[in-house]
Amino acid sequence: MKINFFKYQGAGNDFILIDHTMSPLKNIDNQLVEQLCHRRFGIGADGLMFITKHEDYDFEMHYFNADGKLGSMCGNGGRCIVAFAKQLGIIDRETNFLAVDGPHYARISENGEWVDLQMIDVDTITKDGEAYVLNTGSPHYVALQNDLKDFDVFTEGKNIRYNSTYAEKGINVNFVEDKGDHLFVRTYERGVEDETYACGTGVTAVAMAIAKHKNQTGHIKTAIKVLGGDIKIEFDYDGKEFTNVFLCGPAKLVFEGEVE
Ligand SMILES: N[C@@H](CCC[C@H](N)C(=O)O)C(=O)O
Repeated sequence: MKINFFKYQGAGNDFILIDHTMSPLKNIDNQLVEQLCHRRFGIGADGLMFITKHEDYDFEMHYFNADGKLGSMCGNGGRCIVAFAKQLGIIDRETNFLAVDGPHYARISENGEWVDLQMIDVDTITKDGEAYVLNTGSPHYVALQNDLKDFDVFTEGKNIRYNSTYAEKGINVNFVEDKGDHLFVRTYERGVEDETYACGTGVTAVAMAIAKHKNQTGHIKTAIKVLGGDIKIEFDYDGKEFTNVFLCGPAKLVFEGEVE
């Protein structure tokens, strides 16, 4: 069976995209998804998405992690699927689509390579020791870390993701260093089980955790640097709830192809 695919990346978080708008999704072969995402034996990606039609929305996003399993919300994937929907001619410059965590609004630049994606509101942040834990569509652990450039994100992130608190359901582990005019963030991703170059729900969680940590309220804009580029986060925070949350960054087609 031939599969036509498109490879996108959003700040280095990379995805295989498959147009499934002509038929409904059924019987997903999780082993095949894992194989396609494999960086040695497949196309190579942090995740795979299907775009399907939906009666009430412009389209529906179905996200699978690189391990082949159905994932929770993927922010950078959400931005990439919006760019893909524009390329397919399903949307123009604005969209309302459905993802696993509910409806999302997004707007896209004229050249189709920069997407502002609205994320879910968040009203709960808890602490685990000094770290912050919250769900921005996916579950995240946020820890402040000095000298992050030289920090062993893989080993330390994996230790947290598999400790007795998180091992069963898993968690994405973000380390953040405050650089003054921006935050530098590195993430160990559940489902990829490795450090990725960027994590959209992760940097969203980090910006929220840092606002809480610094007791900031009002309309907050945060510049973020990740291994794969620059991302911006905006939200309103009244000390209790984060609303009007936007994850803004690049979303680019890398190549397209066909696999047997
Ligand atoms: N890379 C993603 C996060 C994807 C979901 C995650 N790995 C999970 O299932 O926990 C993002 O950009 O948000």
